[in-house]
Amino acid sequence: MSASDVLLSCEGVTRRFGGLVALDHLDLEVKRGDILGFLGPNGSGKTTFFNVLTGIYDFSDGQAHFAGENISKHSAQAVYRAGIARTFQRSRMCLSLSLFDNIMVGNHKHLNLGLGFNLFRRGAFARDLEQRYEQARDLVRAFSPNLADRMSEAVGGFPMLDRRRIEICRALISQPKLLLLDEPSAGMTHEETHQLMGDILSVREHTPELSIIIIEHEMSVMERITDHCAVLNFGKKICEGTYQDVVNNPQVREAYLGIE
Ligand SMILES: Nc1ncnc2c1ncn2[C@@H]1O[C@H](COP(=O)(O)OP(=O)(O)OP(=O)(O)O)[C@@H](O)[C@H]1O
Repeated sequence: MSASDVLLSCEGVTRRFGGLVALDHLDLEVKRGDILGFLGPNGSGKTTFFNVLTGIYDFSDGQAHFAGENISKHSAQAVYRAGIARTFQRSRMCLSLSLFDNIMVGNHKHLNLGLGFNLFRRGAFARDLEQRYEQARDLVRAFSPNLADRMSEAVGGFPMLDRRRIEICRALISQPKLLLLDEPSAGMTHEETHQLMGDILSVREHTPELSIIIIEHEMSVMERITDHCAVLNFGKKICEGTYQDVVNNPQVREAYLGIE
């Protein structure tokens, strides 16, 4: 892999909580345009990695370079501005706000939030809003044409599959270079999971330069959408390779798949 192909490069990333080492000297690289599957048993440190990378938790040790920039000491805001967006394991939406408003929460780096602009340049403000609305609607339409006609409805009235789609749109609206998906299929049926993964693959088709790291327990999802997988156990990376490489690895079969 040439240096210019690498979007994210992590070296020795470690996070301790008191005496517990949740993430233990993790080395990881993600190429531009790649989908990396992040696997491991419950409590192996996958979400902790997302939280460290996105500035929610400090690094206890190690560093991460993203698009050539050392982001190890960045705040969550700075990481977002650098081009990393994420979704959460548990849905975090403002249920009483509209679909459009929820998506705009993810786009604040592109919004003109100056008081003067908002108060005194009403025409420009209205045009800007209209443009943002169209942009959000185009993004939502790519997931579901039906949703694009319901931009002003409160998110609380949508089923789980649509809420997941909206959360992914909220992350994508900022035009990130790297999207982190934390168990997007949690709480969904097999059929819904299948549909959502189809959506993710079509996002990839439309934005081939976008890289994705996905945490997911559903192995059929990993097989279908990943280019490359990494497996954690007790905070350490125990295996990395293609989906077939990792499912055939004896350590992974024992630690994660429960097969001896
Ligand atoms: N804020 C925290 N304070 C203390 N311990 C934490 C904290 N966050 C995570 N941990 C611990 O770190 C370890 C890794 O947790 P983490 O949530 O990253 O695992 P995971 O692989 O994402 O698990 P799951 O698949 O269940 O989501 C666990 O032992 C967890 O209890």
